[in-house]
Amino acid sequence: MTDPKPPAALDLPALFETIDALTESGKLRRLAGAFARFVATLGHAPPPLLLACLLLSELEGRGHSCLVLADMAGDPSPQLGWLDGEWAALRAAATRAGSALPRNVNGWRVALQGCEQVWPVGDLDFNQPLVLDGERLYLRRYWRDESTVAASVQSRALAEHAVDTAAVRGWLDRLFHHPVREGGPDWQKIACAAALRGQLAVITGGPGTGKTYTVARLLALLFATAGEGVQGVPGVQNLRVALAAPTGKAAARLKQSIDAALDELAGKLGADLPLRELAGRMGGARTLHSLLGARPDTRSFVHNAGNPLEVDVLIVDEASMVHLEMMAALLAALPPHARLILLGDKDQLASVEAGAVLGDLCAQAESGNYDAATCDYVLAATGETIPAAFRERDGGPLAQRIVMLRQSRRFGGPIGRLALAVNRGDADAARDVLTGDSERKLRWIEGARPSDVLALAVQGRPGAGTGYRDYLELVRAGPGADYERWVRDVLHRFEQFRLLCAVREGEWGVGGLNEAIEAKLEGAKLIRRRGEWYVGRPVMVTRNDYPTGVYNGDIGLTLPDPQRPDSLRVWFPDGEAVRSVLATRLRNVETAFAMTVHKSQGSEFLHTAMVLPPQANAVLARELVYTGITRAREFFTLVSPNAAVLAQAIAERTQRASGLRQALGT
Ligand SMILES: Nc1ncnc2c1ncn2[C@@H]1O[C@H](COP(=O)(O)OP(=O)(O)OP(=O)(O)O)[C@@H](O)[C@H]1O
Repeated sequence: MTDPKPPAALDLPALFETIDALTESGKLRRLAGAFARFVATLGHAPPPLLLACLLLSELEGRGHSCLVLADMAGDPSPQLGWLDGEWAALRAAATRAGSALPRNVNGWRVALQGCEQVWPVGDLDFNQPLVLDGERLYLRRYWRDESTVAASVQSRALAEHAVDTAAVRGWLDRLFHHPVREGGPDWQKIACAAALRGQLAVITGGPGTGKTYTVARLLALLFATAGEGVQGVPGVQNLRVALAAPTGKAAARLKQSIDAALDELAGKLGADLPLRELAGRMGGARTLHSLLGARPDTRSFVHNAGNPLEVDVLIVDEASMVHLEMMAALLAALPPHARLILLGDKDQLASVEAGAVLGDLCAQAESGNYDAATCDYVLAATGETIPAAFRERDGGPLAQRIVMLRQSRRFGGPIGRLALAVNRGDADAARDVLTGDSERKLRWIEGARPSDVLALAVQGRPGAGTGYRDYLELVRAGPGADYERWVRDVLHRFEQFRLLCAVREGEWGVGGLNEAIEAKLEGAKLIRRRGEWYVGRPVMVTRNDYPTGVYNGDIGLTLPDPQRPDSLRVWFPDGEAVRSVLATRLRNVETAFAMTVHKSQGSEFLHTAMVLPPQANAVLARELVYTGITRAREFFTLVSPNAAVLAQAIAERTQRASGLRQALGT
């Protein structure tokens, strides 16, 4: 690409030389420099604008929705993981190019709002690619998405349904028959009542706190209180409920759990509510892409504001994985009368793509902030008293729609204690739990060598399963008479163990470890590689592929085609069933013995092993460690070549730049 022609007074090629050097050394992605060059072609482009564009694009690649001017006025190096004076080099290059960088936020705002490529919100809009909203600079697309989400969440949070509290209380007492174990109010009941009252409900909580348990009861409650319906308001017989999640796997899990819970409730409620029949009409759970009707090769969906979804109630699980653009598309496509119920763990890693919508919505969830009207309503509808610590006279409308579940039913043991210690940022407590676990649910391989990871991957660890050897031995044994059953068993065994990495690159990253594990398994005669595809190869899909019906994040196993033993098919779990695609038709896949913690969201494994890199880096933070630990159902192994990195990671928090918290007052 040739450099844009600089205005006479500016020496932009010199600035781009510095930018290119940083790109070459891996400190900036190529797109960031290319975007700055593109902006320079659109008009007079002083160095402050170009550096703002450079960082805006770089940060977008790291999940931020905008650039906060205060970061530019200070030093953005910590956010970027720059340790070697990169920012000082860019500042100096800007000065040499003809214009020193502003010294404070106001200076930055003045510098940017004078540029023809920037639209300062409120001025005449000429469709410029950059938007300056107060003290934040956006790519126009993200500003639009954030505005859509903020406006839609606000109006949904304000909407209020009339509720017959006596009837609701009667139903809730029947639906929740287990006493709360650790004292305190029954937040699950409160979540149901709060959701019934509003057009938006957010139910957040750690693993095993009963989000699915609660939402199944909420559905029963919605059916039970829907009545016959009046004009414009659907009755129980035609209430359209949709279930969705960001990935196919999470969608399948949601459907299974809700079906099981509704089935159990149907037995308890008997003829008082035809729950089986009502639930039977619900249909399957879908990925958000499929629900909205993704169109290949475009960002637009079949369903949008002009062609809304045909639903009255939409339940979205694993909402922490929903990125800003998807949330905006979803909210735009949701008819105004429909209820939206978001479920997710606010403390998990945010979406891979830009935005941290659930985290932003739930920024105050710990403290509740319920106003007097909510407390009165909750008391009438549930009999529960919200404790003083969670009351707030001026809690905003959104706070009234959010309930955090606080008691884990599944995670009381050492894994739960470890997750809690990490979440509170207490590295000493985390170390104590890891090293003092007499139940042997946890193990920490400190000062690990690569051979330790390989041994773990192949053999597992005593008392915690056998690593990848187990499923590969079943693969080697062959299908026997019932091919499909064998496939299901192989997939099931593969799900028992997983190696998660914090990083992609290097010896301790996904790439290096996948190669090393393949070589080790081949040495142990558990696989026989013949080029890229071989029997037993686990793969993860890295891009949605509509013709074959596989989606980003789907994981499958390569097995011989039962019809044509010479060719290979990749089998994917599909709820209780399985489905397959010819291996050679899958173009965007990577080997998945080791995968990133990011990609493991929405999954759980009997034994999860997490590998940390030898040095701290920008992605290594508390949310990542917490997400990795909470992928373990029974056993968790931490592998770290450098023991200090755990404490460093726990001390770091991922804070994604966005304007959503400010817009929503959270
Ligand atoms: N109030 C309750 N009484 C009895 N059992 C409960 C209650 N709440 C949850 N459980 C049980 O605890 C387990 C975990 O609940 P559930 O799967 O709903 O949690 P979750 O928050 O959705 O977990 P995850 O985030 O891992 O999906 C389930 O077996 C569920 O049946």
